[in-house]
Amino acid sequence: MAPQLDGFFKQVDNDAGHYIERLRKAVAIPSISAEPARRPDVVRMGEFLADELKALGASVELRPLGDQPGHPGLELPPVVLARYGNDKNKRTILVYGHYDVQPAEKSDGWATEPFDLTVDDKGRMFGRGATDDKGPVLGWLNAIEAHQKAGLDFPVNLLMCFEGMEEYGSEGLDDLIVAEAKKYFADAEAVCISDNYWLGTEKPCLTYGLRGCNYYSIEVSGPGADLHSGVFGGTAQEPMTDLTRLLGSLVDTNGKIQIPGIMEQVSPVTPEEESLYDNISFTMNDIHESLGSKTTIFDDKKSTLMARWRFPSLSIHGIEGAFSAPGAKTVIPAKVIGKFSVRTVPNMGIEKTNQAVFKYIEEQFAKLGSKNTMKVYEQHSGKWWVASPKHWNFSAAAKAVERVWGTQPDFTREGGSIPVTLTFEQATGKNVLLLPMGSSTDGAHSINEKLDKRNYVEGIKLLGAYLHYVAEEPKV
Ligand SMILES: NCC(=O)N[C@@H](Cc1c[nH]cn1)C(=O)O
Ligand SMILES: [Zn+2]
Ligand SMILES: [Zn+2]
Repeated sequence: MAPQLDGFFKQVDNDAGHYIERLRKAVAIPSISAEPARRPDVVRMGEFLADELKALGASVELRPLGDQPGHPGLELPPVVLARYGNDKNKRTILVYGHYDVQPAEKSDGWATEPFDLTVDDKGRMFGRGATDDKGPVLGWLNAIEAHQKAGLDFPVNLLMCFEGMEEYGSEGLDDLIVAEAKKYFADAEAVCISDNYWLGTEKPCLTYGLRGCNYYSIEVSGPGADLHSGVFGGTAQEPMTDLTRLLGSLVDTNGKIQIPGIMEQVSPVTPEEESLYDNISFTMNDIHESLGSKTTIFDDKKSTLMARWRFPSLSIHGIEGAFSAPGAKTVIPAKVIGKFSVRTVPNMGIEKTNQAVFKYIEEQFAKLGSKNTMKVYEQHSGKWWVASPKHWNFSAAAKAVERVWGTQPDFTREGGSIPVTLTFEQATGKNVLLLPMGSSTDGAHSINEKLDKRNYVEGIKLLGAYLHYVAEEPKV
């Protein structure tokens, strides 16, 4: 089966160094979507991808998305749309990825410069975006190039959609997907996204579910300017005191969400689902290793996987305007903005969750009896997604995993969010598969994010092999 794969794999092994250099160039572009000042870098990253794709012979368009909502004059980065191959006798697969990254500063605690790809003696490639999601996005380009160099026919027509705002809730992309579903994406017979991770470090997986994410801000203001705590402490009501009390009321130490109306929306666990967790190759050691400590809420595998996949969680992310530098500054901040998010699951609704959150926080603030002003609002939201893995798209990927990794994949859900997954499914009406490249210890969004060289190189083979097995799936 898939007889061309040996030649393709050989070429990938041969060009591994070149692929690492391509990743080095991509990581060097600090394409941080959350920081408006970095927007030119995000755009530069989109252009870099477009140029690489054009050099490979793909037809490429940079689609503008207009201004970022709430930021007049700040243009959203373009969506890179590309097509490689247009053969009516071949299947057409649509792949999606993102070229933006989370913020990163060396001073956050990185051991190396975050935008300088650094490969250590264990083959770990450290750099912001290495695993999320520049490595996997380049994986598709590398797979095309390896076919060309090895003189092999590319097995499918490949449609590509790479965006630059995923880490900020994929602003603007939903509308484009809906508008292009019957145009640019019309030929797509299935969708594949490589933007998540294995559960551990050894066993590959295919993923059929994601949590959604509702992201909120609570703004508390009072004084006209920052104050001296010696002069004003004890005389002025302090925004930071109110905000920390509000944030402290949202969730307890064991992750129990305190907001009424959230857990009530969660679909009950079925007996069929109960048995799913036993067969998943995952141990508490895996999570302790990726967490870098043993501070898990639960001590058993099933509760831990359920907490990650099928129950909501609430995380507090930070406070804008608060003193956060080292040292001891005796300031009373005049205005502070607390940031938190709720990961959502079936059958939670975005609006229903918003209403529960707003009501609770307004009630808690009223109880404080503060003269300060409080505002709570949603920054962005993305929907949860759960699909059936019983589709040829998943069967082809499972064959590719067996061929590349010599083992059958686990079928998993994921705690993170890729907001447009459901949009792709609903707008195109096609099956969506999540095919991860990286592993659980990659530290996406964290300091010292990395992608193992082994996962990158074998991951390029995996993406290519998947396309070969897709091509062998009979058309019905
Ligand atoms: N690799 C996917 C990922 O990291 N997604 C982000 C997307 C996001 C941002 N805000 C809401 N969703 C995630 O945090 O899950
Ligand atoms: Zn990602
Ligand atoms: Zn991410």
